Amino acid sequence: MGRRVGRRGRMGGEGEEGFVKRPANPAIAKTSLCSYFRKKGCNHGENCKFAHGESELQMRPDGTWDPTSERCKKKEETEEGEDAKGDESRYRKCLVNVPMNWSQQKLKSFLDQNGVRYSSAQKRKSMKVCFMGFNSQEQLSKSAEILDGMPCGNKRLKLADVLPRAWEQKAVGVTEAALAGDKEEEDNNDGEDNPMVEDGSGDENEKKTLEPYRNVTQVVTPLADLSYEDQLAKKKEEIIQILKRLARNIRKGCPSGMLLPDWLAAAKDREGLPCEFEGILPSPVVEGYRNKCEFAIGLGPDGKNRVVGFQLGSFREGINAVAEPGECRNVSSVALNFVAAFQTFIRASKLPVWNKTDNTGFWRMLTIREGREPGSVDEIGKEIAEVMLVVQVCPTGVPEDRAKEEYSKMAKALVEAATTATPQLPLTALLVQEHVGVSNSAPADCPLHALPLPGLEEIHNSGKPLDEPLAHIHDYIGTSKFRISPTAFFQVNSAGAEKLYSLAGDWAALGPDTLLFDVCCGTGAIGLTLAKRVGMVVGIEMNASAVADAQLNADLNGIKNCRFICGKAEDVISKLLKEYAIDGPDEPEQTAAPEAGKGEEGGDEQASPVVEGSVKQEEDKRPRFKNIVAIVDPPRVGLHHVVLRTLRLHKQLKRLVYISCNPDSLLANAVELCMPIKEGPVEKQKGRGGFRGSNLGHARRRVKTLPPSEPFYPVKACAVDLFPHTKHCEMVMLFER
Ligand SMILES: C[S@@+](CC[C@H](N)C(=O)[O-])C[C@H]1O[C@@H](n2cnc3c(N)ncnc32)[C@H](O)[C@@H]1O
Repeated sequence: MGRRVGRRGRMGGEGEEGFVKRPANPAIAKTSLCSYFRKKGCNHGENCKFAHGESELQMRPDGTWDPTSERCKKKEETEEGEDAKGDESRYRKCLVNVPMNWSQQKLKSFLDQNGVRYSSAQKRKSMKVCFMGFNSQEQLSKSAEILDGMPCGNKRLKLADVLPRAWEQKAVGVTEAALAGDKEEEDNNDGEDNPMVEDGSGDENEKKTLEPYRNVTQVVTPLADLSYEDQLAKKKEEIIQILKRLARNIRKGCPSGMLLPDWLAAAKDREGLPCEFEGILPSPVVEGYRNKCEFAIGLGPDGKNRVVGFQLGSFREGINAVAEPGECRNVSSVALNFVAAFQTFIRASKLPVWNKTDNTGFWRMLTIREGREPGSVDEIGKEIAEVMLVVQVCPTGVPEDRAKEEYSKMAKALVEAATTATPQLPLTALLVQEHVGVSNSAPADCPLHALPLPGLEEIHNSGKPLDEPLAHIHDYIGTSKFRISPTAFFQVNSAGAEKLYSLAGDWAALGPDTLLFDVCCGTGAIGLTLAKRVGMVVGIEMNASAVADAQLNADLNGIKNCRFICGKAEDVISKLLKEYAIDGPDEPEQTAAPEAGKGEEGGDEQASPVVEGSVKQEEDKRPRFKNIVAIVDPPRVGLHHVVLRTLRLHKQLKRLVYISCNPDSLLANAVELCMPIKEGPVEKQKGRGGFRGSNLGHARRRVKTLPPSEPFYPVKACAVDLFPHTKHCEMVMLFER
């Protein structure tokens, strides 16, 4: 581990969701040519995710060009001329347009039935590209004759070249499947799932010199080389551009013949900004601030040694190697110590580590969550007082006894590491999460088992043994105490979160007659920190254990005026507004379409649309409010359109504070809240109708289906830097009407 482990504490925590463009996404970066544009023209115009012509085409994050582009062909010709590929790669091809739901087995039987001879054929479900190897030029030519242009499903197959990429092939465990870079791979892309990993664009020169990997700090903390002031200036400039995009997009969608709303007309006097921008608030803690880190378990860049750390890029980029996190400035020294101890244990374990290429292995991921001592944000030296370790494993094929034996060895090793360190490391809870899915991001209802921590439990229970091992930790926002369960969301920089929530509270202009809707409330952090300033808080959250935490957190802090509802916001918000508001909305109550979660069965706690009981019985006693304010803090995808519609159509809701970790969804949601609507017949919603445009495009289309309603307007915006050294930050925006 490269970094010296210093005094405990002084470390803090990035929202699951960071605030950054996603250039690693090839669609957004226009790294593929638009096939509609090429054939008969594309009506998505500038909203199209794909490049309209070679001039718009950008290089893929891995340094290659769209295989169908002129650039790629030219590159290939040059490489062929140099005969750099070697025989083997010359007989390798990729077969395009294979049905995505085909397994490798299905592909092989298809090839056999059609008399195709080959040496290897690799296919993964959810990819429309498979990789084939041939023994000779003759075998390849015959296969090409059969396969090229052959109808398959509603498409025609195409045998295309595979582009070897030396810098990747030097790397370990990279299969050609990873080279596909297809959109369909997105679900498996941990680089994007894990906000610790930044974009995969990398540095061009580096690839040219065939460097196999970027450095871990370039991946996880790409701004770390800049001074903190320069980091803030860079983020501020990016947010200005995002805000300008918001104004441009709403102007673009304004119905023709309608006067621009005042705020939009005034944007030109603010250099294109839709509202006042108050700049960026720095994080009170800059080093080791993360209170939650997810460490991959895999092989290091040498392909031999087991490493616990960060993946050096996304699987889609073909990068599978894991690097130690020692140089990453956002990770606390306590976490680094646990990572080192766990790595030593993993290296000695006989069970295999997870291999993303074939989705096999036992040890998958280590999540470290930390809770700090209470205190205000000015006290930056807060000690880490509690630590929860969650080890994700894939139990497939490992007998239960064998796994249990390994768990108790692991607990012993970690307890030893905690108690022998100087100073001792806090260790409060150790859990195992069993997850068999392909992506490391497990659903919230994945089985979790808390393990005993021999020798430490008495410490957590005033000298007495615990009845059950602990399965949570506590952290503080200011002086409010929060219990946090393993799958519950909590802002990863708790000192920064205090600033964020306080700003949101100030802008919400709260008072004793206010009903505050805390939409997507997690463990109740926003509502509970603001509860004293309002008449009542209603929190909505779909993760059942986070809701249980929120209820308990109200008790922990002696707060009585909060109610937390477990359900998807889109399923419950309309009913709740009706219950508490003096006037109802203009429209009949709306809930989300079934596919959006309502009525989903199978015990998935995330999908539960159930409103907390006793709604009916107490209906008459419920207080009713005239002054309703919503603070929304949605996940990366933003708010569901039913929530946006309900908020917009509810006349009593005059003020809305939006906390965002993703500029793209904030922009799209702001369009639905702020776009003016022309009086007249309402367009019928036609579903997606084959429309594959951007989120913004969808938002603009959806606005046209709203009944006439007063739009919100953006009043002011401010960023709060919760993630120093990364490109991410949180953004707060106030909307009023
Ligand atoms: C960015 S977190 C914010 C949590 C909380 N406001 C905080 O600051 O700690 C987003 C939360 O929304 C929840 N969530 C995601 N989709 C939801 C939905 N459709 N309805 C309700 N909650 C949802 C997630 O479980 C997560 O707890």
